[in-house]
Amino acid sequence: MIKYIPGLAGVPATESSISSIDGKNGILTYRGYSIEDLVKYASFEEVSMLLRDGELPDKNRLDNFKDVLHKRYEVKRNIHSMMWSLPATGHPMNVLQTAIAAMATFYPDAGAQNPDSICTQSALTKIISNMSTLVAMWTRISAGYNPIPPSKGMSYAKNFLYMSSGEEPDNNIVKLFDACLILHAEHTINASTFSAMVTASTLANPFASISAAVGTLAGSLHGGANEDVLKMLDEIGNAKNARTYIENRLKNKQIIWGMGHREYSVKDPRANILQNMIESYIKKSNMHFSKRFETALEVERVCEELLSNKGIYPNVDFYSGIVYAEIFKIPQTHFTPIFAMARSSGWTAHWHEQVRHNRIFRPTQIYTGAHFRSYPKK
Ligand SMILES: CC(=O)SCCNC(=O)CCNC(=O)[C@H](O)C(C)(C)COP(=O)(O)OP(=O)(O)OC[C@H]1O[C@@H](n2cnc3c(N)ncnc32)[C@H](O)[C@@H]1OP(=O)(O)O
Ligand SMILES: O=C([O-])CC(=O)C(=O)O
Repeated sequence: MIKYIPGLAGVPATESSISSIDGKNGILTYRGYSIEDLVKYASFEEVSMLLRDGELPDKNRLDNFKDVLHKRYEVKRNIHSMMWSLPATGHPMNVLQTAIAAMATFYPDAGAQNPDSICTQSALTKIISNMSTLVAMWTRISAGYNPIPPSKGMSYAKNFLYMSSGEEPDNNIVKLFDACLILHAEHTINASTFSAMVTASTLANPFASISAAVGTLAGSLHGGANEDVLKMLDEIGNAKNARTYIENRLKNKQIIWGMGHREYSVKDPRANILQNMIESYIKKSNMHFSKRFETALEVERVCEELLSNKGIYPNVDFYSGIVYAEIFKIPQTHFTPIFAMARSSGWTAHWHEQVRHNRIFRPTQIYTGAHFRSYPKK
């Protein structure tokens, strides 16, 4: 008898050597390297190569990859014009998904049948590069300004901040933003990666797969939760209101944004790193904890009391929005697109792994409808 498992919880749907999670002990590794070490010692570019190739690059290969990423920042003119034709109020995730899907029209030869061809490999790098340009461009275009072209010699993290604001960011800020990108780059077979893999398994092109992943990441139960967390914290207003707010939500069977994870029964290691990041930034800048951050700390305390029996703790989305808003001054609608930018390195690595060992995803179902009904005769 086939057993239906809602949400495929605990059902292995692939074999992968890209990343691994120990959810009981809060450990995340990319290709065997701990996330803590990667954040401390590596750059986002290095991590992207690690995810793609399985090994850390030497200096020459890394420099070459940075150069290639830089050459691929340019967004096609037609896609640029298309972005001006979209409503300025459009959510950046919808714009990003549309633009990535549209890129396929320029690369008809990039495909799953030739995963190692120069054309396909260059399309995969183009996706990682263009993610950053597209998100930064929409910040400008949606406000009625012309995009700022990329600047040669800047890292991926620095260039994104530069293209978004027009100002060259301080190196300490760049290091923190780079760490955020590393933390979001990969997370085994999560919903958006699975979505990319299902699309890839039909031998669809990489742009179709990654645009499907962007659409999937946007949902509130997945990457979109980082935006909902900020809305929730602002709705709570201050730490004193947190307990009543959380208790009311739980009484009404509503979820708490940024809490809980299918894979972790302890606090997500990335939430610890992000929380430490904002605490040490505030300390170094001689500032006080903001009302929002105090509220978040109190929400975490109350949730620990009320939800830890279910293994519900902060996930990566809980503190990331506060970090983006308070350290980098990034608007809320851009939180999930930044997640997508970072995750494009994981998605493209999985796309490649999938098509090289491909079998189409085609699960089965348990039919619960009616059988053999007679069509009513008139
Ligand atoms: C990058 C990311 O995608 S990280 C996740 C981002 N998403 C969020 O932050 C949204 C809030 N969290 C959630 O909705 C869930 O925890 C998910 C979607 C992340 C995981 O869902 P699942 O693994 O299917 O857990 P499920 O929904 O079965 O929850 C198990 C139990 O914990 C409860 N629970 C899970 N998350 C929460 C939460 N955030 N708030 C309150 N209760 C929760 C459920 O109500 C359920 O309780 P029950 O057993 O009494 O019915
Ligand atoms: O793994 C998941 O289910 C969600 C995810 O992408 C992450 O936490 O980064």
